[in-house]
Amino acid sequence: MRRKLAAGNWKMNGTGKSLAEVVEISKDYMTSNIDILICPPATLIERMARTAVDSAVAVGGQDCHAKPSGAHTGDISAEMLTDAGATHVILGHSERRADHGETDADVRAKTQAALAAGLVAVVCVGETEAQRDAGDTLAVVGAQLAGSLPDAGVTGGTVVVAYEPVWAIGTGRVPTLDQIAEVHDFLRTELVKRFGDAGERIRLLYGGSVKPDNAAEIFATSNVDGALVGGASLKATDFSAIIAALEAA
Ligand SMILES: O=C(CO)COP(=O)(O)O
Repeated sequence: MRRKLAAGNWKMNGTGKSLAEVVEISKDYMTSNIDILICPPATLIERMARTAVDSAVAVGGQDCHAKPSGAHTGDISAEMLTDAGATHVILGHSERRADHGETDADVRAKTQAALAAGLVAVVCVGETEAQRDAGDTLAVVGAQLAGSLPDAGVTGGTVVVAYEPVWAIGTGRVPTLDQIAEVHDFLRTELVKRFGDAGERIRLLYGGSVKPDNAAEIFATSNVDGALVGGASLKATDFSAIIAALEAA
């Protein structure tokens, strides 16, 4: 059995005031039968980790550098995330791939760095609308998956894969459940081909316009082990509703 994971990605949103939302969620979920994760901007990691201490809420980063330290102004290493209280890190999000030109090779190097620092890597893949329209979805996500994961150290406990169609992010548009199942079943097959039993244990999250009102049906879909939630993770009431839907799934 794969343990379910409800993950929130705050992106470039949130200041100290926003920690009030985490106080709420931590109160609601002192314990849970699923894993709960919030990835705030780096400036909030340490405070959020303190806020969520003794609750079921884990804290993660949204990116890390591939090197442990050095002359890389503005960057943050995996070790620094761990030091600040993070246990997870999102890597290869489509916004980083687009805004910062991150390639699969970059994501793979970052994933290696995250694993070396003891962080769980949440590695993102997903097609653009043009790629879907061209019938290339499985080829695109398959290539991203192959290129973004290292050969060593990948287990159900160290890596999570998130499928986030770019056209569904922040748009209110969601693939059909059949489309989600098709991609998640494909990713599962690819993971098992490459990693054997470990590939069976790697959690697969869906991300892209997950809201309280569509969460339950998405969570009932084949090979969906949870969600990576953007906008709806910023409000405690919305994110709690999504957590509750996953607990009940
Ligand atoms: O990109 C996402 C999470 O990483 C999804 O964002 P939205 O839930 O706002 O569509």
